[in-house]
Amino acid sequence: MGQSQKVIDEVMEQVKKRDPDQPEFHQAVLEVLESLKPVIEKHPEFVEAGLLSRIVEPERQVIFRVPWFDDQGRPRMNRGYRVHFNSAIGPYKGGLRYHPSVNLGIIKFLGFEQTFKNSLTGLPIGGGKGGSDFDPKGKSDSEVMRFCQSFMTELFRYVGADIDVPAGDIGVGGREVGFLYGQYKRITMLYHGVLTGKGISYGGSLTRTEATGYGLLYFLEEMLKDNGKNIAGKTVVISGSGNVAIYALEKARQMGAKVVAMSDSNGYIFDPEGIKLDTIKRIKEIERKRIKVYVEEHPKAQYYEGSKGIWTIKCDIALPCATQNEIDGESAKTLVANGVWAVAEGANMPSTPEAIKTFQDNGVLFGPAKASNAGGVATSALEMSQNSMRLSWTFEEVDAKLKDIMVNIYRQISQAAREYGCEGDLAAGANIAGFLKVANAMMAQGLV
Ligand SMILES: NC(=O)C1=CN([C@@H]2O[C@H](COP(=O)(O)OP(=O)(O)OC[C@H]3O[C@@H](n4cnc5c(N)ncnc54)[C@H](O)[C@@H]3O)[C@@H](O)[C@H]2O)C=CC1
Ligand SMILES: O=C(O)CCC(=O)C(=O)O
Repeated sequence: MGQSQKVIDEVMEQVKKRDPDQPEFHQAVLEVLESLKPVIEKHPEFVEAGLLSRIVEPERQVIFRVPWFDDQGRPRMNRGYRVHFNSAIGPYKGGLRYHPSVNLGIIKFLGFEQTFKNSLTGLPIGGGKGGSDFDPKGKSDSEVMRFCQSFMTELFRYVGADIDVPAGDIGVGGREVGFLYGQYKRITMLYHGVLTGKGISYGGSLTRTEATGYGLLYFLEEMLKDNGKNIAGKTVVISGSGNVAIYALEKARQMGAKVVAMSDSNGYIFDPEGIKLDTIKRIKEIERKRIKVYVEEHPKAQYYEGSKGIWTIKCDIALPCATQNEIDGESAKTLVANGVWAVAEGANMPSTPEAIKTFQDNGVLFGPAKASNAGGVATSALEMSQNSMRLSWTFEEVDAKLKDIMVNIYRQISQAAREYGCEGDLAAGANIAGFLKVANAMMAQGLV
């Protein structure tokens, strides 16, 4: 592997030199490149074509000013981003994140991951991501609307049903997608599938709301089945309490598991009797309150300040569904010491490299984000198909397709891991399988 290590070092050096201040992007790129060693050895043509240094560079990055008025009539300003990472296999596709931590490096890491995730779905979608450092927390609906309208007033130039199709991510859900879609339509007069995650009455797909969380559980079920285990009766911890976490909770309960802990960015709740889905949905989806109010209604549950403490709760299965790098090496060791035997990632890059190593060294079944959370974007692609056909499928039809896609992703990545000499390493399998499809398409398209 000496030659492949040299190639990786050279690419990494370029990446860091160009953008030294993007640690999350460096982390995501290094993780993929490290897994590609056997691919680089087997396919010297990729290196000769300079493909690795091209695949780590976005095709285009847009940064724009987003001015808006708050409810007091004061002018405010945020920064907007859209990164067109890779269009080798289809139009750019990926969510928009509104969170104060957003910067170009974070959007690039998400767009890079999205490229390979989208490839794994088997559907014709390229990779993109965008967002803003706008914080929707504590803002009124009118403020959020004015922000979304201003954001789209610039973004509309770079998106389109066959160009780039954004969707939700942290801080962007159905409300925001509705405001963004309304403004796109006012500006362009086009009624087409430029965004996914739309409301059902205006072109949204049934099951998209549930898709990432449900897909995560379908993936987990397949991974456990392949290892002679199952979910029923197991104790589960899910971090976060947003879109992904809530529908992971719903499906985990339907599969017979007991979910005992969930969190938000302030702290976590522990309910030994199992978290009540209806309460969480109401607090988070309707009232938009902090998770600590859960214990006011359920006195047997406890609330603890600090979100990281959730990983000290004893469980069989951990599903990180909040944000990047939320499980570090120390938390991973605690989880292992407490007997965790399966981890599947709902969030994007929630485990640090040290955490992943700890899980793998201790025989914990590990489902990597690119594969295990791909159900959301896969269902977005099904929404795009329905929009193009001007048809709507039933909940059951979409759910069945989602399940098939997740099972196929599991089989595809475990097969890739076997084929490239790292059997059982699903993180490597996901990187290899996701990469190969994009790389072959880029090779066929010339120096792009
Ligand atoms: N919405 C989707 O379809 C998809 C989302 N993802 C990823 O899943 C993760 C969650 O996204 P959504 O549920 O859509 O966002 P959301 O905005 O609906 O929920 C995010 C949740 O995470 C919590 N959170 C944020 N930082 C936290 C921290 N440091 N510790 C604990 N909790 C924290 C928030 O309080 C909130 O409950 C993100 O990593 C996102 O990129 C991945 C695939 C698809
Ligand atoms: O549905 C989509 O296009 C976006 C999903 C997403 O942002 C993700 O997979 O991380």
